[in-house]
Amino acid sequence: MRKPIIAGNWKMHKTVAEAEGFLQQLMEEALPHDVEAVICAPFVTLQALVIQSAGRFVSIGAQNVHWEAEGAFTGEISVPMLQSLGVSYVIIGHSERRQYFQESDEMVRLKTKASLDGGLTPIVCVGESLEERENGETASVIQKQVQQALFDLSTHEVERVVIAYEPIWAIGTGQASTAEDAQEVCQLIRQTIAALWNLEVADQVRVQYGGSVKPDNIRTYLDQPDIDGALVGGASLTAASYRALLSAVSSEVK
Ligand SMILES: O=C[C@H](O)COP(=O)(O)O
Repeated sequence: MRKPIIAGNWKMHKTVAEAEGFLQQLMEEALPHDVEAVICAPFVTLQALVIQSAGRFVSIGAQNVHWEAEGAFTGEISVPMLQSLGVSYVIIGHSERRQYFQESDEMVRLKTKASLDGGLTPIVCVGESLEERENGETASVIQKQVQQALFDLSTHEVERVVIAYEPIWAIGTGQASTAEDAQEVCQLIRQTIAALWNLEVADQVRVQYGGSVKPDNIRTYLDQPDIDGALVGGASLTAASYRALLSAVSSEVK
């Protein structure tokens, strides 16, 4: 049984004070136990968030990491650095990083492996552009991205990976994928993993949908058999909206 995972990606939003205010408000009421809540925040806010969330049902993640443990890489942050803060998740290969910072499939692979080696859970992002979708290339693009990111992992490592399917055209546009289309691609992701490893492994991997997910549409995605959660940008920025996402997914009596 795969536990639903709702990860907020704050992108380049929130000062330390704003991040602390969010968490304080979020934790004013108990959080559901049957949904994994993750906040992926800017580096400078991580320490404060980890301390503030200790012992509560919310985990903290970063939005990027370098694959080397240390070295002359000005401006970069390593897995041991994140680990030392108590961070448990890291987003890897978000389309904004692929597009604006030239992250390649090979860099995504290196970052994924380093994160797993260091005990972090990677949320590996894949997704096609509008042009690729219109050219009928969605399946081949997604299969290639998944294969390139994961091919050298052991079965135990693959089981720990979270994959986020984020069609680029749906990110921040309000043009969310239909739940059926998202399911089709998330099923393909699981089949790709099954072909590389086996069905049992593929059955363990959690696959999220991301792209204009809101409290009023999240349930339609989570109702799909191969969608285990969501990676949410805009609608994760206020405590009220993020809580509404968790509540919409939780089966606990409200
Ligand atoms: O990582 C999150 C995604 O890029 C989705 O962003 P969005 O929910 O604002 O469309």
